[in-house]
Amino acid sequence: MESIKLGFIGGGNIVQAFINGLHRSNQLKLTNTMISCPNANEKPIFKQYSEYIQTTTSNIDLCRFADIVLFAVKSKFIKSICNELNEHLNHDDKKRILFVSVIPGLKILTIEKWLMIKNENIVRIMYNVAVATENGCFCFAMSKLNESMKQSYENLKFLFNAVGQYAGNVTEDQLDVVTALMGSGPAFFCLVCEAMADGAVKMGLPRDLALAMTKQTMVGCANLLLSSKDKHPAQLRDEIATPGGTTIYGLHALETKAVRGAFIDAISVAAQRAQNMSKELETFENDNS
Ligand SMILES: NC(=O)C1=CN([C@@H]2O[C@H](COP(=O)(O)OP(=O)(O)OC[C@H]3O[C@@H](n4cnc5c(N)ncnc54)[C@H](OP(=O)(O)O)[C@@H]3O)[C@@H](O)[C@H]2O)C=CC1
Ligand SMILES: O=C(O)[C@@H]1CCC=N1
Repeated sequence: MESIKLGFIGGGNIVQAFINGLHRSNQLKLTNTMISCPNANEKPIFKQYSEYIQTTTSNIDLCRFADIVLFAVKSKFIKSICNELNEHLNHDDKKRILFVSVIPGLKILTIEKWLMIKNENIVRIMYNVAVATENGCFCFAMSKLNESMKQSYENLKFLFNAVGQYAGNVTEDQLDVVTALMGSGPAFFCLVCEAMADGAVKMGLPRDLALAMTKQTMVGCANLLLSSKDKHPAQLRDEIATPGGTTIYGLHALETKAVRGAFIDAISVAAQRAQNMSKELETFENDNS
């Protein structure tokens, strides 16, 4: 099998998570990967996998090399990157590439306009940092792809399947919600993890023990919920809360602080932020401002 020519514009957290996951799942070797970003040549992780990964500071060289190009930069940089690509690449250069974006709020229509290409060469993806340990989750939003893009799309899906669960394809509007829930989600769980461990520390448990147990409890609970797909979380919660016992006291404390309301708000404001980012990008005129 020919290696998959994969390119990343941006080499930060979300790209590194994917690279680590691919390596862990033994699939990095199926790729011939190139990463482009200002400090690409200095990053130890890419040196570590230099057998499969080349680095460059030229987004143009990367596009000349790769069949799949994934945009993973902060949204404020993407317009100037598209301008740069337009300056140096002709229509045929761009036509052979499957452009993929993980940038929240960056609509297919906006990429089409900025890159002067058709939507049949563009896929939006959302995934999360848990791909680093092969426990990620991913989904796509896209229009009908050009026939010539199908192999690249299958290759992309194959690689992501190695590091996460495919959650299906969604509309671009739904992708804003997905970004909040699954893209940002690990950060919300981290906050819960930290706060629960702090509670245990407050009650006298050593911090390392408190954190280790909180993490393992999160994993254990997630596995239980995943192992019985039909089980609603409320059912498991009820099984844990013995009448008059410790859990119901804790749950009551959470209800008095409106924690459920706070989480509902967190997901909705994060999704609204993604929607607003779309509007900002659509009217974005100043490069890198
Ligand atoms: N972090 C996450 O969990 C998730 C992030 N995302 C999205 O992915 C994108 C990247 O996020 P993340 O990896 O966390 O961000 P980071 O800040 O960690 O990485 C951004 C990368 O962009 C590079 N960069 C900046 N300017 C350019 C340029 N002109 N050309 C090429 N590369 C450039 C930076 O280079 P250098 O390192 O050299 O400075 C850096 O490697 C964002 O849009 C984010 O919203 C989506 C889902 C989850
Ligand atoms: O915070 C952000 O905007 C990105 C998208 C999802 C996770 N991180």
